[in-house]
Amino acid sequence: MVEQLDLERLRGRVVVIKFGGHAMVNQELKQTFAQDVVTLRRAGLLPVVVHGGGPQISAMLERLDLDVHFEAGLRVTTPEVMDVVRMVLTGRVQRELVGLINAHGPFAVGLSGEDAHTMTAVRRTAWVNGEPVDIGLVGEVVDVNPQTVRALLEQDRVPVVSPVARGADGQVYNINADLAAAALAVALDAEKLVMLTDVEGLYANWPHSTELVRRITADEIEKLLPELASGMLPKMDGCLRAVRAGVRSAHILDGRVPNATLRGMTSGEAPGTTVVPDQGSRPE
Ligand SMILES: Nc1ncnc2c1ncn2[C@@H]1O[C@H](COP(=O)(O)OP(=O)(O)O)[C@@H](O)[C@H]1O
Ligand SMILES: CC(=O)N[C@@H](CCC(=O)OP(=O)(O)O)C(=O)O
Repeated sequence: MVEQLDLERLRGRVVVIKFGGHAMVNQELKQTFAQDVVTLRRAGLLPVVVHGGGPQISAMLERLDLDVHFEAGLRVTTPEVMDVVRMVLTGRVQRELVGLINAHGPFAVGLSGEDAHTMTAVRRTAWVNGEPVDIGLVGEVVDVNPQTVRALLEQDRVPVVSPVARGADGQVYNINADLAAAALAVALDAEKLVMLTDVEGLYANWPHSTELVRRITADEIEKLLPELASGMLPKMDGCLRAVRAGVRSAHILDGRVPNATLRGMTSGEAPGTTVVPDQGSRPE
């Protein structure tokens, strides 16, 4: 594996790594994720972590006897649910990842998209069968101010960002972590956006087959989006937005495989699904 790594080319470049809640399967995987992030930082890359936590939020809601309900891959978020989302993401999942990374040195600093107006959102609806559906306090990121994240990178830190954002009116919104990661990757002019999840990548014709799509262009994703379901929908939407807005490549990787993060930093085709801009859409 080591000889395929492309760390030299990526020195000084931002790589945004989205660590999905479904990939946080056990302690060992979380520890190797933290180790990989530190390896990237020590090799001179500028990793930025955006974490998920969907299953962790759902588990807490169930403990509190609150509804767990998704529409088009997005959680229906009442004000009560929003409190739990914020608490679990910023108070629990983010803290745990910060702690695991900092076991290697004083690298990680956790922040929420709310902090210093890093992410500003507006309320959004979900689209189900062509109809808009009210999903409560779910936001779409409309502005990213990357100054705080950049300042942390300049201080050799690893920002660990929770997908919660503030509206211009002060309302706090729940943001899908894939879309938060994509928005941040664009604002930071990232070289790569890597999403770690609990499948090998995008499967063609899911759930009827697990035939892996190795490489896909933005145009191809656009055509595919109406057919996609559940968690893969915001993931591919995020990849599409990222590569269309200048991120060189986006990758969906199996976070259950140890060292998946490092394996995403290859010169050739990474494992999983690689999303590339449309041919001719950007000068090399
Ligand atoms: N075409 C597809 N290919 C692969 N997985 C898919 C597809 N469509 C839906 N999925 C689902 O998306 C899930 C990953 O998204 P999600 O559950 O949101 O994970 P994460 O917490 O990593 O963001 C997979 O476990 C799978 O059930
Ligand atoms: C609006 C919305 O759906 N927000 C997500 C935020 C966490 C997330 O995206 O976590 P994963 O990456 O682990 O799925 C949620 O409430 O589950």
